[in-house]
Amino acid sequence: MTDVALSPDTLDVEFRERTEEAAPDFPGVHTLGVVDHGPRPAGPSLTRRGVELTVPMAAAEADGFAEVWTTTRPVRTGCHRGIHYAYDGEHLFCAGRVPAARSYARRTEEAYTALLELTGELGYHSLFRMWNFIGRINEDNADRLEIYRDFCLGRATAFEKSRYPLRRLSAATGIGALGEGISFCALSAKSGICTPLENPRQIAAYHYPRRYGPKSPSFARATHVRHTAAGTGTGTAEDAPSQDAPAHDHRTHDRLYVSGTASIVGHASVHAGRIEEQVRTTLDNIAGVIGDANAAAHGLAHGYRLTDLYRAKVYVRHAEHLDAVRRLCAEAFAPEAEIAFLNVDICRSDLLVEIEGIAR
Ligand SMILES: C=C(O[C@@H]1C=C(C(=O)O)C=C[C@H]1O)C(=O)O
Repeated sequence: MTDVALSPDTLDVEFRERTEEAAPDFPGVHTLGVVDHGPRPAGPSLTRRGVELTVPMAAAEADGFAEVWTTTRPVRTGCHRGIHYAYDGEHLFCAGRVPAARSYARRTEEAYTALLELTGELGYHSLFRMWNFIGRINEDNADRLEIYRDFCLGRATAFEKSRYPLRRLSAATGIGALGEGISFCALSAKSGICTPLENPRQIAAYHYPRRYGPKSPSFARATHVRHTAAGTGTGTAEDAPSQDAPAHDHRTHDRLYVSGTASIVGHASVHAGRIEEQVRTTLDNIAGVIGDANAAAHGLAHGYRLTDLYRAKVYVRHAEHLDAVRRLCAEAFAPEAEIAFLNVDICRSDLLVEIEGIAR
């Protein structure tokens, strides 16, 4: 721990109590963004904690937690067409919200187009992680299209029109939220080296067949990021505003951001109605995407094991399955891993559980 405190990673994330002040734990740590998992949606807004977004994911005030993204570099903030953002010269955290509507595709397209414009204009070209918190995810919109599919249509259209190559899509989560409307946030890097990974056990989500909706989901199974502290010389004075950042700081650290993963093999959901089997298949899928063989196939120096996941979020559709899921996760992950459990819906109505995480 001392080691970490003396040399904090450039970008880091931790789970905190919702009520806890996100004051820096030690000098030189700044907050880029806070994703507050609470009972009601709020924001995004700009505060002294960077961008704050409250996503409605917890049934009661006491059940929630805050995911806090910190950086060792000073932070600047701004807003572009409804997308609130904070950046540190190397990482960009941004968030937006599409309010309750009769259908979501057009507004989602507008919001993602604004997000992609922003990453381009600020020069944070490498999206490496996206989250989408979707109210009434398995219900139909006013045109009888499932809201998840409605959302996927708008998001895919934004990527297509922005000529974003499918093979550069990043890790993502598209998960149910309480209430209505869609909240989203994303992280993008300036000079960090980002490698999207696919899973040999699964068809790329962006190639799912048409039966799952008019446009396939736009995401990769994981993104490996070699984070750099000070960039590689592409940062300008304007967006490297740091008097207190070390002048020649070329530290790097690697992270593997794993997408929300469920009991899907090929493109099909498997083990409908069976929670334990779904958890095991989900864990096998994660092990497959992060493991040595798949890492090597993507040109990475080494892979990871389930015990290398140090933060994970586990989404469970039915509250009565929580105990079983907790038990299976405790068996699979390292004892010191921080794992948050949320009782929300999943993108396909036959999926009971979904797990995402970060490995180091
Ligand atoms: C579970 C899956 O997809 C979910 C939906 C995602 C999205 O639409 O962004 C990303 C990951 C998962 O949260 C899957 O297709 O395997």
